Amino acid sequence: MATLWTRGIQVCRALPRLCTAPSVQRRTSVRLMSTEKDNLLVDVDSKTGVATMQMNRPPVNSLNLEFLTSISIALEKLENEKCRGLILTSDVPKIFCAGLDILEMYQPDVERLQVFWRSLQDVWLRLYGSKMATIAAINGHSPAGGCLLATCCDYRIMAPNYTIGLNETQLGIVAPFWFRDTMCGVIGHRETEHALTLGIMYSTEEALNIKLVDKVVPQDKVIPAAQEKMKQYLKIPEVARQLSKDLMRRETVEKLRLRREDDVAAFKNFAVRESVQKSLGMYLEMLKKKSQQKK
Ligand SMILES: CC/C=C\C/C=C\C/C=C\C=C\CC(=O)SCCNC(=O)CCNC(=O)[C@H](O)C(C)(C)COP(=O)(O)OP(=O)(O)OC[C@H]1O[C@@H](n2cnc3c(N)ncnc32)[C@H](O)[C@@H]1OP(=O)(O)O
Repeated sequence: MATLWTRGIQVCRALPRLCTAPSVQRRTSVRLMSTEKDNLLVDVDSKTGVATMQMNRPPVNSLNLEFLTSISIALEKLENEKCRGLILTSDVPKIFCAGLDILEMYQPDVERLQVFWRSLQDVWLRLYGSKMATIAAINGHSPAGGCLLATCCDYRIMAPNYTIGLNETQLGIVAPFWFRDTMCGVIGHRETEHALTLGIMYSTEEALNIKLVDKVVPQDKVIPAAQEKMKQYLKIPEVARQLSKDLMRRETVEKLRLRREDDVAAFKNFAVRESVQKSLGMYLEMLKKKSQQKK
């Protein structure tokens, strides 16, 4: 094992300048540290060039601005370091990623809301458009933005008894076109339309049936299975693999690149609607009640 140590990524609250560039040192093992404790753990195997990125923002790895910024910076660094593969997984038991932090969208500061959305776009552009071979090792629930992260990857391996899907309509919000395009690329137009309009959360087994995930293995085998699959990707001549991926994804990537600011404006205008705020408030209330009932 070897490689990057990135320390001291500072995420400033002051907008719009969010981050200072993280410093990188070569070491024998890797840990990319984020601002809010160690919420992103990245190990790079120097022999294979494969990075394992573990999301670690308890309780549910929800994606707030700072966390998205950490992920985006880490992806940029891995790409710059010419890592060949990335395994994206979670260090939080039973949760891969709960999607966007709803608190970022509920009663928002409008300026921060827009920076938040741009940071999500950044993560998507970097992950979906990555030159690396990417595998999602889905070791927990994966709603909405969690499903987006997984579907950005080249291959998905999931443990049984969890759920995955784009459930936005259940919150009274709408998955934007690039979420749709990402899912369409995995399961096709008809199944995506069905999934999006109903906000379906699929069980692992259902997800396998519609090919939203490629493989199901027991919980403790998810990461080993991802490592094994990664070997297959790494055997392919690098340039041929990368260009083939680019051929499949470039138009979708360019579509967002060209429309970024329109997309930010659409998101902001949609999110601040009274009806949307009401729906988000009710959804948060429902989550809180459910969580309290467990305690
Ligand atoms: C016209 C169109 C133009 C533009 C586009 C417009 C709009 C697009 C907008 C947005 C797209 C958004 C995508 C998203 O990602 S929205 C987020 C959706 N996520 C969810 O619905 C997940 C909700 N959570 C769950 O289902 C569960 O928490 C779970 C299955 C992930 C885990 O269940 P557990 O039983 O293990 O844990 P809980 O007790 O439920 O939760 C613990 C704790 O965490 C809080 N929480 C959960 N999820 C979130 C979240 N996503 N954001 C913030 N907080 C979350 C939960 O309330 C509990 O908190 P407390 O313990 O009560 O404090």
